[in-house]
Amino acid sequence: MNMTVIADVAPKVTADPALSIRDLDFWYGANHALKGISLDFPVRQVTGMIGPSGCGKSTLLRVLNRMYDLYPGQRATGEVIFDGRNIIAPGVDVNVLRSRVGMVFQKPTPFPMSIYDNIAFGVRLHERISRAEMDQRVEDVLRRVALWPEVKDRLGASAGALSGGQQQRLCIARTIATRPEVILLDEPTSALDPVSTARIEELLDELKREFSIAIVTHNLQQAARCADRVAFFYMGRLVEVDSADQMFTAPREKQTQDYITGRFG
Ligand SMILES: Nc1ncnc2c1ncn2[C@@H]1O[C@H](COP(=O)(O)OP(=O)(O)OP(=O)(O)O)[C@@H](O)[C@H]1O
Repeated sequence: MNMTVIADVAPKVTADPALSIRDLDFWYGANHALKGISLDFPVRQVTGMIGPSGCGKSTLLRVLNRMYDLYPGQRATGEVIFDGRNIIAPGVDVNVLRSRVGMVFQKPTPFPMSIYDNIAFGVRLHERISRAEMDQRVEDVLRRVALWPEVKDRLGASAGALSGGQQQRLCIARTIATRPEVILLDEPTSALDPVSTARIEELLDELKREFSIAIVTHNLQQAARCADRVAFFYMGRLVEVDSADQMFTAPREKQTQDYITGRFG
């Protein structure tokens, strides 16, 4: 486990899940986008987040690694406990946090640099390792995302020359290269073709042996295939969370049932 300290001032409490949200509220200025969310993300499980457009799924992911920090007028209250500390409290080193709670976006966003440097860049920010160790790290993560055979002879080439699916796998490789505990994925396959989507889904199954994963998806089949637990959101509130089996066969709430049967959203 990466032992870098993310905060010295927030009080230490005990937490078993990888991430634990308690009574979270979030505002974009006057827009109250998340209301009283409490949700645990169990260790080495995939938690799927579903719900109609605008219900707050992406906002919740942005809170979990403090992406909103850069924007004045956006604020969160409540607690997000990670490694025993409330990461939305003041005093958290967000750069360290983001290396431990990594984010993969909807659109593949490789840096405008080589395939090798896309991975080495984030590692260099947080660790001093030799060139040989870096070479090994790059190879390891590219193997993990099944990209190594396709790129091993052109590591110095621009990442922008890769296909969309390859770029997204590179972005996942870049995220796991800093050895995070948690990976957040915001609709990671919505810009990809079915074959690339299937490869990313297989990859998630593999990655959850080591990482705790939160994935936002509009694709209910994807949530059913990939997630161990599924959380359904509606208008800024968490309606219910349960095992994927339970959610897709016998949800407790009528709103969930209406959504998964396609009555709205
Ligand atoms: N930058 C912003 N400024 C103001 N309001 C915002 C901003 N981003 C999102 N919102 C609002 O916050 C609410 C939640 O949006 P969010 O993008 O989290 O929903 P979502 O469930 O991820 O939607 P989608 O499935 O369409 O991506 C919506 O009412 C949205 O209009």
